[in-house]
Amino acid sequence: MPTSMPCPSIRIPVEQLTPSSFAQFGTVIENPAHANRPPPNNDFVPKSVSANQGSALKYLDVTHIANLYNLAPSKKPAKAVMNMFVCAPRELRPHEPSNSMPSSWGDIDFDDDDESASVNAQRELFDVPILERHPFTTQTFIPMGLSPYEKHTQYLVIVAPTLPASASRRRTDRAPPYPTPHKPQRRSIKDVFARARPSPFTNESAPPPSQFSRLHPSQKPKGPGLPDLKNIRAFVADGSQAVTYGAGTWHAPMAVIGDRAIDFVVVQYANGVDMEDCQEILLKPDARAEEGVVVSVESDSSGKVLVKAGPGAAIKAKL
Ligand SMILES: NC(=O)NC(O)C(=O)O
Repeated sequence: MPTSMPCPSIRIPVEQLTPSSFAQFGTVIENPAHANRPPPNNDFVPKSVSANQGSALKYLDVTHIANLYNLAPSKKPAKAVMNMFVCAPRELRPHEPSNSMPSSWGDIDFDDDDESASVNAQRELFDVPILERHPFTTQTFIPMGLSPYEKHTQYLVIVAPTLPASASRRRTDRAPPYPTPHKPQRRSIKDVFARARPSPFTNESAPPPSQFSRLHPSQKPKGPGLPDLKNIRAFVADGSQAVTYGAGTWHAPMAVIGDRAIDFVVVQYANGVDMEDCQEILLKPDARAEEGVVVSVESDSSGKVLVKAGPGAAIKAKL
């Protein structure tokens, strides 16, 4: 995999982090009873049972954790680890108009007259120079000590889908380590017949389940491709939400917006092999690009980041 990739200028509007808006990238952990969102709210609510002699409500399986290191080339086993990231607020630069293309997500109005910008809103820009992924593990960020009412400290979860491998690789590039299903070394005649469709034994016509088919969609590996920058997205989260990046999901290093650092407990697997634990790619604006990949961050007079695209967007995104 190259260590950098050329990128066009792209501006990304901010969306609200919800389980359904984030589903293709991972899971959002939150108390459904407090998730006070405007309709349509078709979010998945985990099953709950009574616990602790009736004094607690226990939501089951609130996130999906995956350990795919048994498919890593080194075969080095991983262990579950909890790290703490103390993430300082990021520097934003003043908003300026640009001819950047909007990310293909969101209802984006691209001309730049100030009239429809929110009253008293402050518009700033956050540059995204690097993305990373953990191909063999999910990674869960749990903020500690951050009240959801603390309007001037929030965090941005910036994620991109993965391009098909064929669109990502130059002939000279070696594929980075990523999870591939085990192939039996030598197949017996019985195996060959067992996988044939229609099955000579049962007449079954559906293909046999792959090794990944039992995994929750957010746990399934994403493949070896580069990030799909045209479809990169940015979600704003508050202290009532934790987030799990699905295994192999391209994401920006955590971006805190606001007044103070946020302490995150981070839960994942790791085996100590650098290229298997974390793969990074620098985004280098190409020759014609003005600025690269940039999140347009607009906040109200209290410092709360405004949602500008997707469900819950106050007005049309103004980049
Ligand atoms: N997401 C983030 O801030 N950092 C990482 O994923 C990491 O493992 O360094």
